[in-house]
Amino acid sequence: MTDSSDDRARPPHERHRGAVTLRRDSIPPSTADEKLLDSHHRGEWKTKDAWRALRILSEFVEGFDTLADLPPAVSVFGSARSGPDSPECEMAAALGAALAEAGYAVITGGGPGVMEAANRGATEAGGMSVGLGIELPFEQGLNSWVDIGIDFRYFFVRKTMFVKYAQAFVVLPGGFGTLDELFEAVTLVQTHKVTRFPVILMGTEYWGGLVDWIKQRLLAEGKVSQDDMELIMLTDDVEEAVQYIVEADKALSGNGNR
Ligand SMILES: C/C(=C\CNc1ncnc2c1ncn2[C@@H]1O[C@H](COP(=O)(O)O)[C@@H](O)[C@H]1O)CO
Repeated sequence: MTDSSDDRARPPHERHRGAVTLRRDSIPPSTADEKLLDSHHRGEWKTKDAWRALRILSEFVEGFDTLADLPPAVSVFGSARSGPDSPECEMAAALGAALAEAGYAVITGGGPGVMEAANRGATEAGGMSVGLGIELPFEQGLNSWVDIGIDFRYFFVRKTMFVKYAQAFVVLPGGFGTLDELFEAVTLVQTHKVTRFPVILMGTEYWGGLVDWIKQRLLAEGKVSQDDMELIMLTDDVEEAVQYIVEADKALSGNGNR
């Protein structure tokens, strides 16, 4: 496919694979994650997976090296599809600002919607704004409020960074991606894979039904315990969320965890 000169004047659609930027005809139909995880690519297991392991390792090195000097941080999750004037984006911007004012860096997936609003809030309040992007067939690149950005090929490497460098998780309204991030965090805390840290759901109207269902079904049937229910805080109040993070952080660092 060739571009007209008009098309070339516009920023081209691009795909990021770690340090590599691909544009136009160089954008492949599949992502690195798809090739690694999809059993239809089993023909490549013998020839390619050992090399992929080195690429995966290099993503860990890049992430660890770039993020090691971050101040205490909070990972903020939420919909890639919310409009900038939506209530959740307004809440995310206020949250990003309040976290920055409390001295926390804000880490998001670096995408549009709620992620962008949280990055914007943090940047405008003079805080550090981090975006951990992921190669997706429909990605839009890192939002322009990200000050430190890393583009990952592999979802699981990126997820390690969200957990390792955060003192807390805050989850705003979102879809499957957001639910995945919420339940991964809660499971890690529940199974003591990470130090107990706050997992906060923001948006009582949005999340209330899910929390009720967890109580009425999972708790009632013994699939989770009352203690597990306490792993999640539900609020609409930005100040309350930040206060909860600050206090949990103090309690944990008092135990010699920092
Ligand atoms: C859907 C569109 C762009 C997608 N771009 C994304 N960039 C970065 N991170 C993303 C993206 N999409 C999902 N994520 C991650 O999942 C969470 C949001 O997913 P949801 O399904 O929208 O809830 C988010 O926290 C990211 O970490 C074009 O609009």
